[in-house]
Amino acid sequence: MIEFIETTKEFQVGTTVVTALNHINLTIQKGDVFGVIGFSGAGKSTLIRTVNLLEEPTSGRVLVNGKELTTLSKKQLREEKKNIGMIFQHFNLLRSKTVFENVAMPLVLSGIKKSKIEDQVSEVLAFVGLQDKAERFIDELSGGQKQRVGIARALVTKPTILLCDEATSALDPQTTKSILELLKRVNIEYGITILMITHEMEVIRDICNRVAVMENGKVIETGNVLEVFSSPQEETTKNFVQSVVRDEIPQSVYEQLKTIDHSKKIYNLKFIGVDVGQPVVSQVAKKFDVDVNVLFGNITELQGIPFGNLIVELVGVDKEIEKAHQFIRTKDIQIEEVIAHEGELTNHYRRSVRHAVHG
Ligand SMILES: Nc1ncnc2c1ncn2[C@@H]1O[C@H](COP(=O)(O)OP(=O)(O)OP(=O)(O)O)[C@@H](O)[C@H]1O
Repeated sequence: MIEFIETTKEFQVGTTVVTALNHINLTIQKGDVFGVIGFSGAGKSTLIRTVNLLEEPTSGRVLVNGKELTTLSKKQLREEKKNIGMIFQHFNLLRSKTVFENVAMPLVLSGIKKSKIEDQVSEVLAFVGLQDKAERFIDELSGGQKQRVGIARALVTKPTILLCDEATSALDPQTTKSILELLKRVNIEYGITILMITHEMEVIRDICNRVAVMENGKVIETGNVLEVFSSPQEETTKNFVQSVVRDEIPQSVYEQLKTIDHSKKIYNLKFIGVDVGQPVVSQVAKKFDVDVNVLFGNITELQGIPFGNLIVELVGVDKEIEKAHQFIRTKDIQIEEVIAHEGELTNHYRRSVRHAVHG
């Protein structure tokens, strides 16, 4: 549906050349909500702007529904652009016009009949929940309402693709949630493919099914959101994932390890796409002669699938702990023993280890 093939974009700044996009290869499939994340200056805006030719690639190609827009005539290009809606961080609305007039603008510019314009505008305003605000001016609206107007304007030409350029970055967390929910409906109810750029991993977690991470004009990692969140490969990706899924083991858990007690073991149970509702913990306690203490838990949801970890202490004899361990594995839950490494040990613990080892 959208294909970047060796897409490169250079900007001449004085005597230097800035490479904003460096041989990007990426495919966004029909129906995706595809998120591109990266720090400021990574090249995200330039990338999204090449899709509707707000920026023309210096070399390489961008195919939209199989067509390379740079090869089309002006008339063909105008038609193709109706297929691509776009929303912006700062909304880009006309303040001197009403909500209705803003949303109607793309249709007026295409010379559509007035009665048809009224029908189409009413339909999209109802979809974004602003039918009662049609005659209001933009300045009378909240940030979230302005972005709803932006979404309605983008939808009014019935596009197949929606580009979102940091669409929630200017909004508070609650409003961000409601706009993301609306975008999800755009994807599901209208079947529109969404390409969004963001620097917030929460946005990726909440609505994307696929993600690409950009750095210095390159895509450094890409994949299904669940895969990338559960096993990020690159340092930058790990940092983004950590910003929303804090799965590092808290210091308090390492403190527990100070007591050298061989009847206790601490495990990190990782739930990736398994039903965390299943009573694994209570089953372990019932089936085996072990006590289970939950020390820490952090379960979130990715595309409706539970994801996260639970740190538990198993207390019992080795044989029973081993049986419990095996049982948990059969539940498709990743389980690993928590063992403190040098850096995580306090001086006190290091001393007690030395005593234990050296008698
Ligand atoms: N019109 C331009 N002229 C010159 N350099 C540009 C232009 N647009 C972008 N750049 C440069 O290209 C690089 C990528 O910028 P881009 O805006 O695409 O990154 P970004 O990831 O979207 O960052 P931000 O979130 O800060 O916008 C940066 O070094 C930027 O300075």
